[in-house]
Amino acid sequence: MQKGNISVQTENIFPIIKKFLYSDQEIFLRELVSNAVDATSKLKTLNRKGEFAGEIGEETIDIMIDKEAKTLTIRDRGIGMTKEEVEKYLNQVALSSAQDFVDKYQDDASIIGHFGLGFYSAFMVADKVEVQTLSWQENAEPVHWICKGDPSYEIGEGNRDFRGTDIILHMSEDCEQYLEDDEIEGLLNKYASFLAVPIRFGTKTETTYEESDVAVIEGEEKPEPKKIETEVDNIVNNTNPLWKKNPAELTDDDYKDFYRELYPMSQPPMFWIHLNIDYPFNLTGVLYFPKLAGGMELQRNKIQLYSNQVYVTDDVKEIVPEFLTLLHGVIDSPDIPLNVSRSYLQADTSVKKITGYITKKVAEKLNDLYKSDREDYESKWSDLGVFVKYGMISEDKFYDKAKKFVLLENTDGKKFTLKEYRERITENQTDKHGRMVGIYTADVEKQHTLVKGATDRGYDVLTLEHTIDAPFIQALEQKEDKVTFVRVDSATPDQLVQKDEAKENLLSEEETTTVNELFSGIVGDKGSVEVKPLDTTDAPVQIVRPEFMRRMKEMQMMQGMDASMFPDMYNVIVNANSPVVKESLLANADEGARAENATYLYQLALLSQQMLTGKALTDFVARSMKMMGS
Ligand SMILES: Nc1ncnc2c1ncn2[C@@H]1O[C@H](COP(=O)(O)OP(=O)(O)OP(=O)(O)O)[C@@H](O)[C@H]1O
Repeated sequence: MQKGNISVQTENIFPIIKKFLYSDQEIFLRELVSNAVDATSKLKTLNRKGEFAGEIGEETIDIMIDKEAKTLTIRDRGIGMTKEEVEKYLNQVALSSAQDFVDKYQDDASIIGHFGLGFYSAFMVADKVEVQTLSWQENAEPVHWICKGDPSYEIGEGNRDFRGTDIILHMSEDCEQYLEDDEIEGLLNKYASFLAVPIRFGTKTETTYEESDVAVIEGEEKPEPKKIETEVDNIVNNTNPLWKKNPAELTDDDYKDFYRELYPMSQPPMFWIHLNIDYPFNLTGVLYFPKLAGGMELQRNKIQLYSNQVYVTDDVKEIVPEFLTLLHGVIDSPDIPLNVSRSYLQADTSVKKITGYITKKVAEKLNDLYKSDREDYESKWSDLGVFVKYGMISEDKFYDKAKKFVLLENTDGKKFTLKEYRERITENQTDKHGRMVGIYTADVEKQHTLVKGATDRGYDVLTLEHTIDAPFIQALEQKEDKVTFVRVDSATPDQLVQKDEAKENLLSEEETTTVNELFSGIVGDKGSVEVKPLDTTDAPVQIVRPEFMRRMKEMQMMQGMDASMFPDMYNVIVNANSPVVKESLLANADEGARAENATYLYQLALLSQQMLTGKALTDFVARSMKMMGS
């Protein structure tokens, strides 16, 4: 054996590698298996080019555990290395790339997927690494290389008698979990599931049943089928995953099956997009639209990022716009730089192009669905809506495309595009400033009285009940021309759409003041009282929360401010023209009865918005009973 020193300035690299991102040391397997796949692919390329004329033969990569020797071996049948190549690639190239990597990133734990450490990541888990290799080149001699995790190495004659490379890891004591079958199988499933070369991890038992061919005699039971157990290769990967296939050759069931393979416990997806582009960047993948209605957060961060079929991460926040992290599936692109930190990634131009491309594809798919089958599209809206609105809020480019197919739903369950809705309400719901006023409810059940008040007036009421809807309508107000939204409880029905119509007040100024004082005494500091002429048929007392004030409050609360800092303030509107006000209050000489009636009317207003609770509610019920004569 010949001895050598790797390089002087590398004295420190081994201890650093050893402790480098301790929690992520499992990536050693991905790095080594990827190298084995590369070595196999290179052989095929040489063969295609005519440089290697021999037989390729079996390609399978073996992962082998020897518990007694405490070794884990990664065996490929790829190009192998000559002695010169071992010295060049392992002692210089691999080491210097590992050195570079460690120098740059030892303080940055966020390097995406920790790619780039390469061959030397073996030293994160092994005390000693042996390489047995035989090059594809004619008359090559087998080579044996040993390095014990310090700068010295030995190189000499090897024992390998067939082409390719064995990387033999002598596991260090604190990494013996990597000598367990389950552990390695788990890692292979995580990182190697879709690698392009078959990966074999021992064998597995397959059970089949053979029907007996003995003729069944009448009156006698059919003999049990014969159970046959066979040992077969345990191939852990699917070398030709769906996203690499030609979409024209795939059926819906193929996509659904693949989805199940990725997320075994999930409900089937609604639909999907097959991504496939090779210029100006290379990207393949399949993105699925999950059913979102069940909850947005649950669905997040399920996209898996691959680089040439090697799993990198399922944290793709920096690679796709935030709203797209609601999608599921796979993105595979060798053009996403992987050994960079996340902040760099966001600024990277190819990543920007990739995000742009994915956003565009998603918008196109939605537009196609909307155009090709409106009914079906509408039926999916409860799952799709959140996604589309989220996209519109967060990405201007998506907004511009989605405004054609985003839908608004009214309390009758009818759905409209923005354009259709504008046409529908323009005549009736344009205010004195020429703005189209969309009226909405955030809770059809709770706001029933108010919704009815608005629809009785001939207004259309939208259902905007999701948390995404508040920022969504804000985006519409900002981007669309002359559009504003008000919630049904923001004003009395006649004031929802403000028009220049002065109504005659049936009360004198003095009477108005009397009524105002009466209610102010009852409402106290919970709200402010306003006595206004409304229709005679409108409710005598109503409670409103001006839109602007309410939104301010909601925003502050969303920013994490304490809800108790914002008591529920509202305005109490007393209808000056209501005959009830006149009769039960003004025409009543008994001051006590007046106050009691006013309280009752106020409580009715609270009740209709489910705001009457506690003692007030008990008193209200008691008084109602009394009125019934009990
Ligand atoms: N199993 C193998 N068969 C043949 N050559 C190999 C094998 N493993 C490593 N090599 C050689 O050693 C070199 C260095 O490997 P290393 O994994 O450190 O870096 P890399 O593969 O070039 O890049 P990466 O950082 O992406 O892993 C490779 O480029 C390759 O030439």
